[in-house]
Amino acid sequence: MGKGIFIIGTDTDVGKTFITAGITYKLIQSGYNAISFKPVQSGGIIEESTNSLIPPDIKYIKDICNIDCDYKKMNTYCLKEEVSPHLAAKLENIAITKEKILNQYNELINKYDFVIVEGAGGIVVPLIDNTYFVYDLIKDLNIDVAIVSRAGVGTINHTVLTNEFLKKLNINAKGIFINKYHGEFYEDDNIQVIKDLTKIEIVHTVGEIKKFTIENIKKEYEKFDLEKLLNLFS
Ligand SMILES: Nc1ncnc2c1ncn2[C@@H]1O[C@H](COP(=O)(O)OP(=O)(O)OP(=O)(O)O)[C@@H](O)[C@H]1O
Ligand SMILES: C[C@H](N)[C@H](N)CCCCCC(=O)O
Ligand SMILES: [Mg+2]
Repeated sequence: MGKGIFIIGTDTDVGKTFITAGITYKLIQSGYNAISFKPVQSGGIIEESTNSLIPPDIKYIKDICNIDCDYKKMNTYCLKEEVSPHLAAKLENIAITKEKILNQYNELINKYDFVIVEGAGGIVVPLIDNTYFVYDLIKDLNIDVAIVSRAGVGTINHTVLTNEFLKKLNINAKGIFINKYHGEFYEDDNIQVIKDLTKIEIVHTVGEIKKFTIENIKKEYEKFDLEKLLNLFS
């Protein structure tokens, strides 16, 4: 049985997919059998060659990591509207069930050394109306958690709130990834305050890539400290 890591963000758009891809990339490069999993994607895109709805987060990861696996194995629900998953599902008359997600995760965890799971938005995002949230899924998966936070102004509040919420549920995040760092003095202070307040290890700090090319992205991913990651998530 493999090891799962759930990547939660302090918000949508903070870089969960970017970091999930980086971890998966580095693991694969180092010889591990790793895969990523996006249980619920809202804002699916049409793949021209097949004219089918596909999850863009998984497309990015498959492309960067060169993963040859069916979208349907790496994603349970792919919804059209780019809104909260519970609403996107309702608009399409799709009934999300946790059993389907858990079964799919179990299949992956039995096959791979590592399954890097990407949430949707932040921790309190509803997947099923007002009854099932991203944090419920984390509980059901019984999985380690890493937080992705922005480096810039606003991140102290978002990161500490996310962690306090997790703590209330007895979920101890094991690491934080700081994303889109520009080397500004206030970002360094943000990182220090986050460390002091959460007492969680910063796994890695990633700069904002100006020229977002595959080559530059891979260069950034190669800098990920795999040893630190494996120590924290052992
Ligand atoms: N370090 C970075 N440098 C440059 N661009 C980045 C970086 N990290 C993320 N991005 C870009 O920022 C945007 C948001 O990142 P990403 O898609 O990973 O966010 P997300 O948290 O996964 O969002 P969602 O909640 O929609 O899943 C994307 O366009 C991505 O390419
Ligand atoms: C559509 C977006 N990119 C994400 N996939 C879903 C974000 C849901 C956010 C819900 C909320 O917190 O208001
Ligand atoms: Mg994403």
